[in-house]
Amino acid sequence: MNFSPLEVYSEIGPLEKVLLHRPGPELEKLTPEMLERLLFDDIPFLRVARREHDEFAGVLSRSGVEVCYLEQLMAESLIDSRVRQRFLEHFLDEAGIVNLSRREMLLDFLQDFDDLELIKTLMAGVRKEEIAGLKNRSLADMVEADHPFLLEPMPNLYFTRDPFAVIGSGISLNRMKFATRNRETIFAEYIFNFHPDFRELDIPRWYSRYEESTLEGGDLLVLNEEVLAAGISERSSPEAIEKFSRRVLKYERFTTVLAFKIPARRAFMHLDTVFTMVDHDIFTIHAEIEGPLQVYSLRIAEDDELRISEERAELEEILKNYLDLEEIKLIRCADGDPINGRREQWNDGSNTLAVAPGKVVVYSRNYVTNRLLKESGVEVEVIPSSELSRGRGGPRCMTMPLIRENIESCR
Ligand SMILES: NC(=[NH2+])NCCC[C@H](N)C(=O)O
Repeated sequence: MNFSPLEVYSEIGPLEKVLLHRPGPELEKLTPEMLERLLFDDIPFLRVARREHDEFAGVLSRSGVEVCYLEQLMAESLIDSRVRQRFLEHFLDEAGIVNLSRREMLLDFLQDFDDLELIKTLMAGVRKEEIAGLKNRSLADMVEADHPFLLEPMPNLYFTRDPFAVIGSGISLNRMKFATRNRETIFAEYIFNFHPDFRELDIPRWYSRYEESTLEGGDLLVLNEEVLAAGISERSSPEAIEKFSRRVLKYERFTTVLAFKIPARRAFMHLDTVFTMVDHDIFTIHAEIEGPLQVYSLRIAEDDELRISEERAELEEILKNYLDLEEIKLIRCADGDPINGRREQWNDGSNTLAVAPGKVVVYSRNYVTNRLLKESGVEVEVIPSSELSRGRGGPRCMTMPLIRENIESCR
């Protein structure tokens, strides 16, 4: 039996290996009409977004983290022409390219690219005018004539946190809420099925992209070796969280999933936009969700059945109880101020990425919250944030940890 090379048993253990995506031309293909559907609020300036992202990757490398890139892993997963063809057909199916002659023209156009160029092209999207001789013959083509893309761009790829999530030694390969992000999960499917680093290994799957109910990585947190947190949110449904919990609790050493019901609003799309872990006993939180917060615990009982109960205590008490801590500290986004707090939460002020216990990466623009973190003794690595933040995601959203050092053992 070959063991899984993945290992994430906390949110804060020293980060060893992480998956990123450097923003690419997909961002420059956004137009105002497409923003809402493609889940953006503005069009980032690509050159600056890349510079900011490179600084982010630099901070991670200097902290001793091995950084790998999605397009690279995906290209390395196209191990032979059969896999490449199968992947392409799959991708075009899900992109809705059903018209046979268009499909052939597109396949023809893509065939000359090497594997890495192919992946980058699919990520960036393909405009109709790139395909020589493309004509609008069918009724559908004519009706869609004004739409410039044959393949739409995938601007959310730099939020590697969401399409799949490493939990323990396995992955949750997610079913996304919105169509534009579901194509992102095809990459994860091929990486874990075919990449030479993974294909021979037994990597457990806690969820599948073919499920009906939706679950996204921003809603999954590993609080410690025993306790997970899940957000019941705009993106992740209670049905999905229950299914996920049944699997992960049976086959991993985790004993409990704490499900947090947060308001289904764009600003709070995932749990990690309002709640992240900074140290063993320090968390960020956005004050607006504290009042309405309902928390449920899911555990496997002795009869092997899942037991679900509503927790009645305040969040602090629940966390102290389940994490076995005497005290915990909640750092409110901009101290709960009704203006600063909302502005900084909107720009991911409570979306911190821990690279080690008590050491987090944050966006420069959230200076009120960042000051509070420092005042609590947290080490803060500040990265520039003018453009990256326009996609509505922060340092945690932009990373998928593959390996974190285990901290429970060295505590
Ligand atoms: N883990 C996160 N909070 N991810 C943020 C993703 C933002 C992205 N534009 C979306 O709406 O899907």
